Amino acid sequence: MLTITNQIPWTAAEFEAELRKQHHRYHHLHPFHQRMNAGELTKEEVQRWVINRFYYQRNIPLKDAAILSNCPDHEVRRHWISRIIDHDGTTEATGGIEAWLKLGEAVGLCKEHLLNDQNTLPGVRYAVDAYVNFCKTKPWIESVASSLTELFGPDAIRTRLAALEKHYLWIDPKGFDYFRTRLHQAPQDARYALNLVISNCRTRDMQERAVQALIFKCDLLWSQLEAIERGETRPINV
Ligand SMILES: O=C(O)c1cc(C(=O)O)c2c(n1)C(=O)C(=O)c1cc(C(=O)O)[nH]c1-2
Repeated sequence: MLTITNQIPWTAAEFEAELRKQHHRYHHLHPFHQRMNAGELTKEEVQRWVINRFYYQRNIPLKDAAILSNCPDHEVRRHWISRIIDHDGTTEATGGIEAWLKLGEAVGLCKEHLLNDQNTLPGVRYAVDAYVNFCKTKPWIESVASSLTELFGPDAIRTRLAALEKHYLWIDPKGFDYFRTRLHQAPQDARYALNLVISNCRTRDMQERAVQALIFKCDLLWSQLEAIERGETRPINV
């Protein structure tokens, strides 16, 4: 963990470089994603990933609403609110959550199965709930900084999409729309969030807190995959 200092602030370029330097912590390097990209996952493992990642997906609007509730700047709120709409949609059958449910169908899982939180692994629940709590309790700009994993997301999603199309021919390709949409949304979201963080974190202390928020988020994504890779270890309750 970095120690908070009262040193002189980084320049904008130095600060951005410190944030980008955290790339090596991102979940694209996790063995589960590496195996996914190499075409080595079984159908059960793909389904496990889709079920459990859904818990992350459905909590993203909640953490964005927490950021809104902590942010006193109406111009930022006016912009940030689009993230909730991206996931929740504006009408039935639109938005990222519905698109993920379609991915579920494409891998052979019904909507009810995904929507039932009982099917979420405890480690995934802990990791995702920690993210929502972080955004409820930390200063809004640190929560914005924690979203900067999206700087690293598009490359990972592009690689994943190509791997899913190439290696997992049993998946209905209609299910991949979620990833195509994110390839368009994530770079815009990341650019806006990066500019906000750079312009609002003016002291070295705030800059280092922003880097720590990003590390926290990388750890959450990593822990989530650790739990998914391990799978269910609880005894079956008969
Ligand atoms: O599939 C992925 O690898 C991945 C990663 C991330 C991320 O880096 O947090 C997000 C997403 N997907 C995603 O779909 C998404 O909507 C999203 C929102 C956020 C966020 O923190 O606000 N991250 C991510």
